Amino acid sequence: MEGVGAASSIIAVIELSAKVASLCVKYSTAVKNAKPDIERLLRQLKGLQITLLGAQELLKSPNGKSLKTAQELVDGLSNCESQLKEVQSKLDKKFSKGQKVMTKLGFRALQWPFQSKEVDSIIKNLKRFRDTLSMDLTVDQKVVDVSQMFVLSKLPTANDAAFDSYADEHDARCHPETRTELLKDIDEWARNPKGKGIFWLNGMAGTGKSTISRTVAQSFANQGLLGASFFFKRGERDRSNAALLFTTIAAQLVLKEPGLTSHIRAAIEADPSVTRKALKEQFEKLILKPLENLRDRLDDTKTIVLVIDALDECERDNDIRVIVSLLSQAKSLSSIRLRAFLTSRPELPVRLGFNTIKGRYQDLVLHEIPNPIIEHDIAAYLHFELASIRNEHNDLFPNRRLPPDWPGSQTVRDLAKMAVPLFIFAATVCRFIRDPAWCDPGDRLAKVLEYQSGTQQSEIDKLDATYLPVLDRLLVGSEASKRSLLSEFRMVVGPIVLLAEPLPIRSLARLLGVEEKVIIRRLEPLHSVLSVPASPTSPVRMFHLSFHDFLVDHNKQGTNPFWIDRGATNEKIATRCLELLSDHLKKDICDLRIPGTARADIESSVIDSHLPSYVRYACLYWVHHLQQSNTRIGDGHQVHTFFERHFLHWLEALSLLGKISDSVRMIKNLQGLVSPGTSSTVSAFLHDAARFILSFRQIIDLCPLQTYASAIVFAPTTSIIRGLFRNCVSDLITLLPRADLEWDACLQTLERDKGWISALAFSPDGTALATAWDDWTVQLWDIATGEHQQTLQGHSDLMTALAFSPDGATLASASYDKTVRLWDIASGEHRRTFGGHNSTLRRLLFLDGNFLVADRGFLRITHSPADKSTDQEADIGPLFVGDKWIRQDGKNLIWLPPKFRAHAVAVHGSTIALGLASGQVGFFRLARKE
Ligand SMILES: Nc1ncnc2c1ncn2[C@@H]1O[C@H](COP(=O)(O)OP(=O)(O)OP(=O)(O)O)[C@@H](O)[C@H]1O
Repeated sequence: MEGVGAASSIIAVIELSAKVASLCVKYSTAVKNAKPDIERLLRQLKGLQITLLGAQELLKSPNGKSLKTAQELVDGLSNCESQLKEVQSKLDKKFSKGQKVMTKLGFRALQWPFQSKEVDSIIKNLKRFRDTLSMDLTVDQKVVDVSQMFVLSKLPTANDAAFDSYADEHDARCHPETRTELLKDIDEWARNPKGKGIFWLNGMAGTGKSTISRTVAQSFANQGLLGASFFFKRGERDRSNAALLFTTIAAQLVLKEPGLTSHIRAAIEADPSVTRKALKEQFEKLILKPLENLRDRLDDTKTIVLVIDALDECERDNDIRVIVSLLSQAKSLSSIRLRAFLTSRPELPVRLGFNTIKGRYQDLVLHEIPNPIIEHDIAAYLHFELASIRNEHNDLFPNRRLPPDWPGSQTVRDLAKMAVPLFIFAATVCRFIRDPAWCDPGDRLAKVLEYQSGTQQSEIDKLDATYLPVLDRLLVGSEASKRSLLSEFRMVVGPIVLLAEPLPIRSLARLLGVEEKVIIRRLEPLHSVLSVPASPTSPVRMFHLSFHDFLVDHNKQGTNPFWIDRGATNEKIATRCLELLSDHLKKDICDLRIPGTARADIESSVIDSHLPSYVRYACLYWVHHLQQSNTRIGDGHQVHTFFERHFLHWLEALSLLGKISDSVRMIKNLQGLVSPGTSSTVSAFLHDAARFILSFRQIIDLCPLQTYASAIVFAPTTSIIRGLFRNCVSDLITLLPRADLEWDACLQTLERDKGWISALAFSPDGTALATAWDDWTVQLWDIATGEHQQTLQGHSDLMTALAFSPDGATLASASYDKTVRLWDIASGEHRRTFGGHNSTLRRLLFLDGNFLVADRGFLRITHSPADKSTDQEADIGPLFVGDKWIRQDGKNLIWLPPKFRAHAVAVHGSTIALGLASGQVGFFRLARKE
């Protein structure tokens, strides 16, 4: 067999290195029992001198000697194999995560050495070894796997975002007698070669969209059509925003279409930071282009469907608009038919997004389906569920059997009527009636029916009817016991519905400073609205977000006894987070000791054990909760005192968690909370903190303990942080070098390999910078993080001026190519081109959104932003001065003789001032047109 064995030998070498590394780490941390075995093994391995580097070298220059070494290597490996297994099994018994760690290290080893060029040469070399080595895998297959592993390891993915994730395994699919027509329509849309690129299922909260999405995704997966699925979910870190949307989709696509691997890999190698770039860049480079490049490998009728659920739960409104706009481009692919199935509530940002792609999508409004159809579906579901509740009850309590026709078709109809159009009502009612924490199913059903109040219930009333039957039951006993129950409810359930990501009971108890048993007791009667896993280490989740909406609705403040004060609860969580961090954080929390230890070399189990999930949560989200509480920070505030003692510890912890770049935004957000007047010290601290992070973020990210070495050592001598934390400097440094006196004027440096800048502009809020380069491109930078966001391409000459619109949504660029272009910042799309002027414009300024003022006149920009018109004379505003002509409404009006040709022009209303070479200023005033 071609190449048999050789590839597996290199894999074996690498895995073995990983195993050695893993053993070393384990050896140094905890393993006492296996010590003699490990030492024996290490001696043996050292004797073989197997290093990753050595193996690589070996493969780079095959000759007689290296062949011999390779043979020795393989012999050595097989000798070690059995002992490794023996030791490993001992370790695995001690460490349930042992296998996981190994895989991770193996992965890391694989990521590190290879670029695709190298993979090619490795294949070549491996083939030359094939006669010498014999194991049972083909070269090509294994290398493809390696490549795929490389790509997968480089694409950050959102946990549990796919429709079939373990976490959401028990989430509902459509009951077979429901949504039949709708599901058929969706199937037909996906299969229709002339169908629109996007299907938008729009429906209000709880109408059943996510259930349909899951059913649709499952059905496409069964038919081999599903490319990827992503379920947004508010309150779940990775799934509540779009940062990992396209990388997660790309990772799923690689598994579905292995042919994409090399194209995605090439994109990552060309720009390793592409996975953190603006959505447009990620989508184009990681999805659109790789799919386009599949052209040669696929038959042209292939359909791939993406299912994206709950777009409204994606945090940034602009992102929603961009996602919709990008997905609408999928139709342009010639290699395959890419279809996107999207669902959302009918919220404004989503509607605005779809407004910009009119005619390019098919939609269906779920709550506008005629009531009888919805009622029929909900009744079918209720009928089925209630029958199964009856049977379960009768099996459990043969002496208290419910009649065989319970609850009767009229009751089912009444319930269905109460529910329309909310499936969530029916689902919660069934969970409530089934919940054994309550007395009899018949009583529970009667309780629900008490809330039946007329037919004209609003959506909000329906939420009351959904949740009050469950909650009202808690309010029993004396007034005092009701009060104590409500306060316990707010203390426990309030945080659960407001957390930025769900936590297990054990972590909740630590975070809230409440005993585990109190939480368990409080959640006991809430199993029909909260998913409470039996294990205290699995997260507690809401069954449905509408429970949150119901509890925090400020219109219910006086009427809903369970109402949760969002601001006060967030403030309490923030306070607890800071208390917890103050108790927990300290210098070198993972006991690494060596200041240069790279984060990448720290075993994740070590980080997990020193930064358990509640500490991790507190590190990442205390600022979020503070912001949500609208608290103001002044001198001496808890934040101030926390920072004065723990600022560096917090940075170290963030670095260990791989989240140091979040600190930039968190400090900025805190600066926004500072109350004017009483906060000069905390303001100065936060300013210093921002400078400190911007200057040292990169090294702290790589080596967490450099926080107390390089960062403190090289911070300027007047830095507040340097002053406060001077004693924390690593013991290894006994004399500090002379540092600058103050932070220098350079906040940070935005780097690009080559080229020079011909124009630049800040966005009005100062968060972005646009730079025009000599390769005729514009680059957009995120000022807070210093990261390059996206590149705008289109001009055919150097640019002379850039300007942002007042709302920061549009960028205008003027160029020697005699055009002005307008760009949509969020999507990076080119919107319009203004031509028709013969002169080069050197200054641009937006005026009230309708006009762009140039140094030679106005450009009218009132047309629909979706228009992609080019070189339209009519785009020139009412008055414009070209090189030789004064133009009005895009038409030549007055020819200017040479001595009246202006160097500078000012236009105000109908008056024009021409700055002439003679030094004189010539004025024109044109009569107003009627
Ligand atoms: N066709 C169906 N068959 C069975 N159960 C359903 C069906 N549709 C919805 N449900 C039940 O109703 C609950 C709420 O539906 P779902 O979560 O799909 O609503 P949604 O429209 O996505 O809500 P939101 O906009 O708030 O996310 C589901 O958890 C499920 O239990």
